[in-house]
Amino acid sequence: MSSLNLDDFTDLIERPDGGVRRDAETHRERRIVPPGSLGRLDDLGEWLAAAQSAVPVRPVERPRVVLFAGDHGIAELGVSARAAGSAADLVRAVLEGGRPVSVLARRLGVPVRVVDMALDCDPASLPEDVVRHRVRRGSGRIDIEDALSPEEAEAAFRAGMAVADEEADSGTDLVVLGDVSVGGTTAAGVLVAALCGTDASVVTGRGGLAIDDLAWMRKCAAIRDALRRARPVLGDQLQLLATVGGADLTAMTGFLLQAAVRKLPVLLDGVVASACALVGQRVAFRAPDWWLAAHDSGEPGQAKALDRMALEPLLSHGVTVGEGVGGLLALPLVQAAAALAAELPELPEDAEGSGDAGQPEAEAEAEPAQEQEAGQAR
Ligand SMILES: O=C(O)c1ccc[n+]([C@@H]2O[C@H](COP(=O)([O-])O)[C@@H](O)[C@H]2O)c1
Ligand SMILES: Cc1cc2nc[nH]c2cc1C
Repeated sequence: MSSLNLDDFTDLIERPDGGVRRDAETHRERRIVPPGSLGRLDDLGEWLAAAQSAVPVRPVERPRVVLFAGDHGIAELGVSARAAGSAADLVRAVLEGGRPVSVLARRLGVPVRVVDMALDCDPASLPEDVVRHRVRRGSGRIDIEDALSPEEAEAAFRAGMAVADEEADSGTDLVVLGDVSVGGTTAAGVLVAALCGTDASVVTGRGGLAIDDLAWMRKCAAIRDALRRARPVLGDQLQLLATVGGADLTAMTGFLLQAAVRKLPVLLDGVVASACALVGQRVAFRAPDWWLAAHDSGEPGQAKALDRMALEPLLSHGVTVGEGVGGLLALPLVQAAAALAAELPELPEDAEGSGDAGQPEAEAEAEPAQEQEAGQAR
């Protein structure tokens, strides 16, 4: 196997089509509704049009939830409200239909794919439909040891890329990316703090089931210790993921970058996906153009990561359950934006500039252009 060079992503990832985006804006200005009256849904529709390279934008008809699953050794320190090594229970519940993501996916008719990257269980005890890419049983305890060996990290990253290729090849038109983990938010906190140059307390949140003050202090100390191990490898993103990320987060980063190569738009769920996206941005600065932030979960590390990527969350409902739920909540909004962008009629030619669609032309053009630049400059 040829060795993996993450620098290649810089050239492989293109920008969403700017010309198409301008066409979509022109179409928007001619519609029967007053300019601005659909708020951010217009931006969303145009972003999707550019990602698809299609005006009018196509409806999102084949979305999927992709969840990367793994246990984290750091959970042994009592940084999670869940028992260390119990992520497999969650995976079973997701696929048996008993988790929040299962309920929403059923209601919306969206298939859910779960990928085992580092669950700490007998593989035979997992439901058959779990995608098998396990590189080890539980990622290492990142406060004192590397999460992964270099070989495991490369295998995990490639597995994530392979899943992105499978999705793109099978006609998936948007992916909700999430995780099912125990201890994953601690690893995510380390990545965000390391890449943003902040200290542990700034990124330490309360995790899936809110942890108490003592557990919060243990989590903060664990992040602090792992950060010390992360700083020397900040320049090499694969090594950073091997040192403090873990198998699931490494695969998610590979997934995100390859999805961007394949022009497959991704809705980021929660803090873990956002932390991986931040690593991805370090690898290829254009990559975040292909991603949407589904929601603000309330985790401080997530807000920090999204801010760095200039991604504005679509929703904010205090949803901290992870497992793609925030992404599925935002999906209907994306679908609504696509429908409004594609299906609202245009005014007749001679009505342009009059009636309730009237707006000084300069103004209509200046606004989206500025926004796009702001998004790209960061
Ligand atoms: O999405 C978030 O911001 C979020 C915040 C807290 C917890 N979670 C989810 O909760 C799960 C357990 O996380 P942890 O680190 O508290 O063991 C994991 O699957 C996370 O995705 C997710
Ligand atoms: C909706 C939207 C999503 C984005 N993702 C990256 N840049 C973006 C800009 C907009 C406007």
